[in-house]
Amino acid sequence: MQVPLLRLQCGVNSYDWGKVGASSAAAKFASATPASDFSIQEEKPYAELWMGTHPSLPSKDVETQRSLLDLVQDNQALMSQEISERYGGKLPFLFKVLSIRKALSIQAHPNKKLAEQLHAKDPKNYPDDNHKPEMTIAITPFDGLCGFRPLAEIAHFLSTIPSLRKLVGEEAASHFESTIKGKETSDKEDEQMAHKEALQKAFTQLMSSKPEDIEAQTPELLEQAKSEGDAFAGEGGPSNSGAELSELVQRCNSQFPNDIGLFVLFFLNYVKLEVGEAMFLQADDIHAYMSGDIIECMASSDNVVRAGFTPKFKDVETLTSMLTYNYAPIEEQKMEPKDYPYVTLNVPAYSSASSSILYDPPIEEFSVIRTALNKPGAKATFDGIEGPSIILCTEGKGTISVGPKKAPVAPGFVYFVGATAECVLEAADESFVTFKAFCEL
Ligand SMILES: NNC(=O)[C@@H](O)[C@H](O)[C@H](O)COP(=O)(O)O
Ligand SMILES: [Zn+2]
Repeated sequence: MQVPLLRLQCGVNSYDWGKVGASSAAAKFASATPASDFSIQEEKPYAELWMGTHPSLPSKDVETQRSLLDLVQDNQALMSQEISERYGGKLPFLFKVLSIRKALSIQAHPNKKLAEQLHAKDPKNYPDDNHKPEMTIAITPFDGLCGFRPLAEIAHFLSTIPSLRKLVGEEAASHFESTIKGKETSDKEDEQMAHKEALQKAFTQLMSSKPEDIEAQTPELLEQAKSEGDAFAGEGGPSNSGAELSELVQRCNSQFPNDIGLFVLFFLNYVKLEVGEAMFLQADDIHAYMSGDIIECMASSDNVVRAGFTPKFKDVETLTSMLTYNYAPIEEQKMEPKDYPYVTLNVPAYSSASSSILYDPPIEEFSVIRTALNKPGAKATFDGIEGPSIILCTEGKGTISVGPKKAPVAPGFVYFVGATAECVLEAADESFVTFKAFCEL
């Protein structure tokens, strides 16, 4: 059988929020692999590099120019029989690089049952029937919105931002306040249910605001943000400073003027990730990414339910009814990377710390290992696993070996490694960073 090591040619899309030209990591990485139909246009935004078998932007084997989907369906051993059968011959995960210049939509991804309903009803806007839990790892500093804030923070903003309260409406705002008062951190199930119901009522009111009402309230919000500075919104509340929120409101308004998203900022956690930090989003968790370059891995789906910060199709009714309305401090959303026992680092003595860390979300479709080799000659040996892997290099040069086959690796190079194959990465540079997405049952 052919050595299960394939160099992939991956597609990049041009959503409006992508970074422009060669400043986009997605474009830079895509251009690292020869492709007759791709060259970077300096004025064009490049948002996402897709690595996988999803039909919206399928990856190809450079050598044969056949799609990865064809290859893994022709030879089930490449993914392993069990995974191939369980996932209908498709790769269980979709691996991406996002390069974000301005806010992505306020969105959530449907759970499996809802995805099947949406796809059946509206295949144009919901292109497949799969759920899309996703994990994000920062490769530059990143910021975004993720999950509902702790309840006391939302109440704080409802009492310090009059324009927000007006759009939520007095009835829903005071119902929310009276429901949670004195029990904001209760862990009693019945109280938490009541909290989520009051949160859903207030959030749905906000999201159902008429465009003319949003337009009427935005100047007051901007005026308060600009004039109060540090003191904005009662000095920002426990998680963010007034200055930070003031900058955020003004930045978002410059990107999406008079958008309901400006008010959603006060319902959702504003989170910053440093390089190497990660967070995981279950299906039905609300989020909106705002800036930075990230690695993303997700179940293989392109289903996005949007409600703000976007020119694309919005489905407010579906979004406000599908959400989990989980609320928690952002620290609970961040992932704790772990050591990964199935990789051996052999590093020349006295070299600065090379590392290999595992990001392992609570779902079976994927995990990701970030490996940084910091000395020429340093090696990482990955034991063969009963499942497929895709390896992307984001920094430095080196080589990849599977059996007798040895191939070059540089930023943007993407390789598929088949099941059971042991794979060795060797650094040729001081800093050689790769990400390996894989599925093993
Ligand atoms: N959170 N990240 C994702 O879900 C990405 O994989 C999606 O492809 C983008 O969110 C799509 O965003 P727009 O619909 O263009 O606003
Ligand atoms: Zn998303």
